[in-house]
Amino acid sequence: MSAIEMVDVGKRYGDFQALDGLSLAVDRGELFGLLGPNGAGKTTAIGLLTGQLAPDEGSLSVLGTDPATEPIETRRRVGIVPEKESPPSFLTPREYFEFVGQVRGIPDDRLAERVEEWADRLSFRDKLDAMATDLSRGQQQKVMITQAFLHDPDAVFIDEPLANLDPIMQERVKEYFEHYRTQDNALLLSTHGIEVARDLCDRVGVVGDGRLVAERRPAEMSPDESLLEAFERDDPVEPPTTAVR
Ligand SMILES: Nc1ncnc2c1ncn2[C@@H]1O[C@H](COP(=O)(O)OP(=O)(O)OP(=O)(O)O)[C@@H](O)[C@H]1O
Repeated sequence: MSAIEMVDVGKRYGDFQALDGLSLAVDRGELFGLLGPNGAGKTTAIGLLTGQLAPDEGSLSVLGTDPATEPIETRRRVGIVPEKESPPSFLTPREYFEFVGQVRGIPDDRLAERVEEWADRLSFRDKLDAMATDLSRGQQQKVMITQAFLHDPDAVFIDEPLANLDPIMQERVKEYFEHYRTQDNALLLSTHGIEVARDLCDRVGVVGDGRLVAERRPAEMSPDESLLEAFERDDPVEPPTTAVR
């Protein structure tokens, strides 16, 4: 079974069908990118996979848990950086990480080690004791990325991971993602960055009208082939063969 799976998933908001038969599968050791136009359903897909939303149809599986019926268990096992989320304004990054450490049961010495490691990786050591509300948008994004990886999860979900980061920080995050992937973990990200998707992802799924309309392996694409063409395609792809019904 894949680390992350969605099979024929449907999700409605009132009368509006946001997802309509979305299927995808991400294996351990894979970095999967969701691309798609505004309103295609990428954030909804991540919300479902992380137990923040309940599906109307279809089945979901994340690290052997069902986010639809065991959302707390799923969230315990994964790291999440939701769209538009910031660290709590009334805490410092260090206090926020201590809170995450307690909720996730990270031993104190391990937490201290991880916080140091990430503060150095993303150059925010000097902001560890500043109020989160006083951090720039990019510094807040660094804190959010850090909290997602603190408990060594086997799968991480990130909406627009590189948004607000300067080019040097983008490179550091990309390097870490690559390392994380090679440790047999699964990473699913959603992005509008066609270049980000092409550079970073093993596989890219294009979502359109609530389903997967194209899938590409950037490594197998010819240099003149653009992901933008896949983005503009509108014939649905078959559900993944590894998916369990
Ligand atoms: N809470 C909600 N209530 C009603 N409709 C919603 C709600 N959340 C999302 N939608 C609708 O569902 C569709 C999918 O939204 P979603 O946020 O998943 O798209 P997205 O691909 O992440 O878009 P973007 O690239 O703009 O972030 C959109 O048409 C949106 O208007």
